[in-house]
Amino acid sequence: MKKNEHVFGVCSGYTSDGHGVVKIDGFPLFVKGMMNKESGELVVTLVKKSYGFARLLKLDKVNEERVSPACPIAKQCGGCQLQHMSYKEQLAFKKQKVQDVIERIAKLDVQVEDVLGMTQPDHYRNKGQIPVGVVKGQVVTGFYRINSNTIIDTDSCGIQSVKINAVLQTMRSLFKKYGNAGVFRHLLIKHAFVTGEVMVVWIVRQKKFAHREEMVQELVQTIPEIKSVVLNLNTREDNVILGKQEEVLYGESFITDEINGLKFHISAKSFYQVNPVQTKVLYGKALEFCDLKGNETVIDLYCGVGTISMFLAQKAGKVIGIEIVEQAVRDARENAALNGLNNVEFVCSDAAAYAKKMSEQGGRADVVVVDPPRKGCDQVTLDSIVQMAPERLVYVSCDPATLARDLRILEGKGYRVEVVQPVDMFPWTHHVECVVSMSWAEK
Ligand SMILES: C[S@@+](CC[C@H](N)C(=O)[O-])C[C@H]1O[C@@H](n2cnc3c(N)ncnc32)[C@H](O)[C@@H]1O
Repeated sequence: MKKNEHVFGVCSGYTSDGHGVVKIDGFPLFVKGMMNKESGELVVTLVKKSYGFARLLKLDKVNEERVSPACPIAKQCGGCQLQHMSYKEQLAFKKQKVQDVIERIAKLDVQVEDVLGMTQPDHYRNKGQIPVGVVKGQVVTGFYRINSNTIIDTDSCGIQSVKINAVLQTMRSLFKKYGNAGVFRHLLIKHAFVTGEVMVVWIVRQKKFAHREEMVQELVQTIPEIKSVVLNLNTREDNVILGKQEEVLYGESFITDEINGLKFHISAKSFYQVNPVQTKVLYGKALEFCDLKGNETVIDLYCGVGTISMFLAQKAGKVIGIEIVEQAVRDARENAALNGLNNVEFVCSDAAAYAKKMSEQGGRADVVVVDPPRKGCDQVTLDSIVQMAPERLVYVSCDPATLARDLRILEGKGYRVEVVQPVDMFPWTHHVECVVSMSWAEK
């Protein structure tokens, strides 16, 4: 097979990022935007040793779950990869994606549960991270073109909350009025769905600039739900969005949100789940899998601002949350006080270092919950958990591949995987969250 060759093929499944897979004489071609069971004409764009890429030219047979993308920039933007799929097909794809890694990487004979999806999968994000630029004298805000640093100019997004879009539109008109968009790198906008509070973080190249105070006043007058405007100075050369220095320009340094009656302070740098509707579903499953009776000691590794810890503290004897970001730990402690919970404590530490120390000191826990970043848990963390041998282990993950890798290790060391439950936290994208219940099977 050669580049630019035209071929006719039938799609037989999906890659983990939602591309169609077409096999030509057994050689897999990955085709963006092609759906399972569709057939059509393709042009080969890249040939590697064991796989290649092709572009869809013309569809001959169309999957009945194909839909027209609702977003006008769906093709250019790297954000949503599944805009051409019905929501039903997205959920089927995600279940299969998880099942594939459970069989191929974890090597487990476990039937993955149906994905818990949303009833209304639009405008679900409570956080917008929007680059700002000036091109030929014109303000541009929006999202990066796929695999590039070029901003596709837009003033709204179908997956972020309507309120976040309103803040973005107001900021654009202020940039146009005051002509100072060049100072800005990004806008970070957080929206607490239950309380309605909004935080706007201006990520800027310099602290002082013309019309700074007028802009703050006009912004908060236009959108009274804004309870916090924070200036974040970022002079770095790389792609890291937030700098170290912060200054509160209006209100507090945090906003408050609620999950199931529990209150949470969220500051600019703290991790907070981006889909609040599905967070309740996810945490509800984690709680169910912990199977708490009321007097257990629970360790919540990678606890962020302590959301899962506090969910569990309502039903456990004691919960210890471990988190590496100092600000998140401060928020978590405040959050525990805010909710009047005195059976939860937070430690600022690397999860591996804490788990290792605890296991070496003969520490015990009845239940351990882990919710690591995409790279999953490292070997030290897994070994230390096994050493402590909690009866129940609940693994929350936003990356099925690293989850499967870790499940294989844990199964090999005495844990039995009981349920793999995917939850759709990220409709229209290829991402899927999972919560897995495990029990200690042997010593
Ligand atoms: C996926 S988030 C989960 C947070 C929380 N469980 C929640 O649902 O909001 C992962 C968290 O792990 C933290 N983290 C990353 N690396 C860590 C490490 N080595 N040790 C402890 N925490 C870490 C991050 O700061 C982040 O808050």
